[in-house]
Amino acid sequence: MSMEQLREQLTRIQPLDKDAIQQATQRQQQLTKPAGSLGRLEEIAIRLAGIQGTPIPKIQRRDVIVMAADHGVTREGVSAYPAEVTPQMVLNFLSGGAAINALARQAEAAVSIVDVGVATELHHPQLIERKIALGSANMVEGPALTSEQLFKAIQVGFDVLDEIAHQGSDLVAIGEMGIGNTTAASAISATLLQQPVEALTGYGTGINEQQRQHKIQVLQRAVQQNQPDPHDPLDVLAKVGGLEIAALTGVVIAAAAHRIPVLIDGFISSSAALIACALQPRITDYLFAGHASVEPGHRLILAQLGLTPLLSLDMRLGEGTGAVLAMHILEAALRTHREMATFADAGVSERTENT
Ligand SMILES: Cc1cc2ncn([C@H]3O[C@H](COP(=O)(O)O)[C@@H](O)[C@H]3O)c2cc1C
Ligand SMILES: O=C(O)c1cccnc1
Repeated sequence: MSMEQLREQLTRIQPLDKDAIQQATQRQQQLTKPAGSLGRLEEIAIRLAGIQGTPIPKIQRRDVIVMAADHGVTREGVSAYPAEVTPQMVLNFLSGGAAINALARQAEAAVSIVDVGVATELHHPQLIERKIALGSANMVEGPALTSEQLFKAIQVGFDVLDEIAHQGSDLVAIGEMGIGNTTAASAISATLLQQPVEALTGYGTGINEQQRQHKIQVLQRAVQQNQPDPHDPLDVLAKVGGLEIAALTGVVIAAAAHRIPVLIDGFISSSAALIACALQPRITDYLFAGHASVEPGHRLILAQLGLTPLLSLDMRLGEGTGAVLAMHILEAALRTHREMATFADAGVSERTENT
């Protein structure tokens, strides 16, 4: 993929359908409940109407896309777990034994696992094998990705989303697996939000405070070395990002182009969404924030995107877990919107005037 093809995809993204929003809003006002009483469920149903371009939207097929890749920066000792966990967890996803598998079964969501850059040879009939490199380079020494790798990774996101859209997906959750990727997410978000890295650096998989201080120093070195340009999201993504984050950026852009709503997950997947929205601000209209991660940077990203998390369960796992859990909330919003009777249908008296 080239810059021109990316630009073309970005120009395909349309505003939400105003008529559908207006009709869905009217319907909400006619349903048998005090006006506004379903709170954010009402807003969700109305926004889904605008995304799908129909007053009574439906979610039938649900998908979660998990992008996996390794990070050269793990050599600096930034994670509580060794890098081998990335391929080991990919195999665990493929045999159905990870948290995302259990939650996806509950939500009846199809799981796609994509190897976009795991640092080990991996083969499995259910694995989407799109390896671009054996992990990113160590961002402390230079750019994490070459420009070619960056565009290839975004293309993987487009291709995987196109395939899922072709199969009729109505809702996509995004997740990731990559030991060391909270470091990349911190570097991306600190740069784009123009905040000091310490404000967006957390404990990841469970490092202690001393190790967090070390992680902050590593991040400062990486930013110093690469000088990512806060006004150039692709420069940031290449210099201090990662292959799975770039691929998720592609998924988010392509989903918005296909008018498919996207549930973003925790800190890492939200940093991919932050890049996508920096490229085309309209994309935020297509996003729902599944949950609020424990990672301190996550709150700051969501504030920047103007998104309120649907759940707050003190989770800090990734894989798409918080996003898939929140599918139940979107379903609930649509159930009430679709199935409730109107005041007229049910013969229920409407609000008294002048009170
Ligand atoms: C067993 C295991 C399963 C995981 N599933 C997601 N992550 C999460 O933790 C990693 C990021 O944290 P850090 O930057 O501290 O390495 C990512 O792989 C993320 O998806 C996991 C981590 C582990 C150890
Ligand atoms: O917020 C997340 O998604 C997260 C946090 C810690 C580790 N892995 C993922």
